[in-house]
Amino acid sequence: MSYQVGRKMMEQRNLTLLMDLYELTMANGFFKEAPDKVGYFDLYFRKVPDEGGLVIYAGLTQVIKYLRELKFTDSDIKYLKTLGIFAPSFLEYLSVFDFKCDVWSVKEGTPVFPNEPLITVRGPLIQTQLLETMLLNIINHESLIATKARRICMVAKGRPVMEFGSRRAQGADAATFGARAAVIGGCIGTANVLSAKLFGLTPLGTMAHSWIQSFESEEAAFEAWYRIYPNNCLLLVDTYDVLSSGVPHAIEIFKKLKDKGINDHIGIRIDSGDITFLTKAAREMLDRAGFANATITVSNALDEDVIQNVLEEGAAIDSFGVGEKLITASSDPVLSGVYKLVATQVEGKITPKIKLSNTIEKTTIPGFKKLYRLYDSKGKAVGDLMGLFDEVKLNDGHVYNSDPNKTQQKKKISNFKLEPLRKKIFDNGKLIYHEPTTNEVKDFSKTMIRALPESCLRLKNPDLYNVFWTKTLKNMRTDMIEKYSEMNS
Ligand SMILES: Nc1ncnc2c1ncn2[C@@H]1O[C@H](COP(=O)(O)OP(=O)(O)OP(=O)(O)O)[C@@H](O)[C@H]1O
Ligand SMILES: O=P(O)(O)OC[C@H]1O[C@H](OP(=O)(O)OP(=O)(O)O)[C@H](O)[C@@H]1O
Ligand SMILES: O=C(O)c1cccnc1
Repeated sequence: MSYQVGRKMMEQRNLTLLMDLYELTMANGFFKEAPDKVGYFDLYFRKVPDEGGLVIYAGLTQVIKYLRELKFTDSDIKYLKTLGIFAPSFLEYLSVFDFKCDVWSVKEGTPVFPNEPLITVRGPLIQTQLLETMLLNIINHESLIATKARRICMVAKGRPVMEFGSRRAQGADAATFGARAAVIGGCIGTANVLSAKLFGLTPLGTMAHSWIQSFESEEAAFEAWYRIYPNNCLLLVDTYDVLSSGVPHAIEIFKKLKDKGINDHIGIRIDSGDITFLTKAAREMLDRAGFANATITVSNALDEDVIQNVLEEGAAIDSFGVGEKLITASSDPVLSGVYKLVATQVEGKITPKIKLSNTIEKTTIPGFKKLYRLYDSKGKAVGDLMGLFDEVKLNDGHVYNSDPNKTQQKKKISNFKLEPLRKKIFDNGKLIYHEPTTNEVKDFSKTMIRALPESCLRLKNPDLYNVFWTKTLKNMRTDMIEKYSEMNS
C-alpha cells in the first residue's frame, strides 16, 4: 500500500465496525424479532481506580464524533456478507443506517461516582446495542487517564504538569486522546503535537539527550540551543553529570542571555538521579549565580507517589514532565465501565429490566433514570441523587444510600439545591449539544471538584461520596430482585 493510500485511510478511517461481533449478531436478531422495540442502556462504572474517591468523566467529544460518523460503507457490508450470518434485509438496513437515538450524558470534566448513569442511550434496540463497544472503549480510556492526571496534578500542588507520554502510550489513539484527557485532568499541555493541534491544547517541550550527545560537548549543545531559542531556554542537564557539568554549563548560558537582556523563560530539566538531592543542590547553585528565576523541571517515571514523596522531602521543583505512568495509568490501568440494558419500551410503555448477580454490586440498577447533584446553601455538594425519569417530587425527605453494602441505610436530607448532572446530547439522532473546548472542560472540572467535600478528594482512604437513590428507585429495584429471584428459584 502506498504511503498516500495509507494516509488517506487514516484520515478517513471509519470506526463503525469497531464493535464486538455479538453486537451485530444481536442486532441482526433484534431486527428480526423486535424491530420496533426501544432500548434504554446506561453506561456506568463500579469502582474508582487506585481506590480513589472519584473519577473524572472524559471522552464525550470522541463519543459525539463517533456517533456522528457512524456509517457502514459498501466495503463493510460486503465484508459482513462474507460472514454468512446476517439476513440480507439486516445488511440492507445497515447500508442505509440512520442514527435515531436520544443520548444523555454527564458533562465532560465532571467528577463522577460508581453506579451513576454517565450516559443513557435510548433508541431502536438494534441501534442502541451496536454502540456498546465503542462507547465503553472511549469513556473507559479517557476517563481513566483524566482520573490519573487529576491525582498527579493534585499532589503537584499548583506546579504545572506537562504530559510527556506519547512514546510509551499503547498506540496512537491512546497517546492522542490520552493527552487530551490528561489536560482535562489538570495537565497544562502536552508534548503531543497532533493532540495539541486537534484539541487546541498547549504544545510543550524541552530537548532530548540526543541534542546534547550530538555535539562535541555539553557547552556546545547548550550554546547552539540558546542561539536558536533565546526566548525559551530550558536546558537538559543530566546527560553527563547534573551538578558538576549540566548546571554550571546552563548557568554560563543564562549569563549570556542576561547580557542580552533576556532573563525569563530560562531553566533546567533533570531526568535522572535522586530528584530531591539534585533539585535542592541545583536550586542553590542557580540562586547563588543570580538566577532565582530559572525554573527546575523534573521528569523520569514520575507518578503521584514519587511527586508527593519528593515534595515532602523539600525538593525544589517548579514543574513536572510526566509520561508513561500517566498515559498508561499504570498503577491501575482499567476503568471497568459497563453498558447495560436498563429498560425496554414497546408502544410507549417503558418496562424496567434488571440483571441479577450473586453480588449486589453487580446487580444492575433498572429503569430510565435521571441524575442530580445536591448543593447546600454554601454551594458545597452534599451528594448526588438518582431517581426515575418521571419522578416529579424527587425528595420526600427520605433517600437511600447507594453503597451496595448499605442499601438499607436511609437518610433525610433537606435544604439543598438540585442541579441536573446530565444534558441531552442527541435528539432522535441529531446533535443538539454545543461542545465546550478542552480547556473549558478543564476549568469546568476544577470548579466541579472544588465544590466536592474535601474528604472525598484524598488520594488514600477517601470518604465515600454520597450517591442517594429515591425511595421509588430503591423500592423498584428491591421488588425486581425479589421477583426475578423467585422466578428462577
Ligand atoms: N527522592 C526520591 N524519592 C522517591 N523517588 C525518587 C526520588 N528521586 C528519584 N525518584 C524516582 O526513582 C525512580 C528511579 O530513579 P533513577 O534515577 O534511579 O532512574 P533511572 O531510570 O534508573 O535513571 P537513568 O535515567 O539514569 O537510567 C524514578 O521513578 C524516579 O522518579
Ligand atoms: O519517564 P516518563 O514519565 O515516561 O517521561 C518521559 C520520559 O521520556 C524521555 O525519556 P526517554 O524516552 O528519552 O528515555 P529514558 O527513559 O532513558 O529517560 C524523557 O526524558 C522522560 O524521562
Ligand atoms: O519535551 C520534553 O522534554 C519531552 C517530551 C517527551 C518526552 N520526554 C521529554
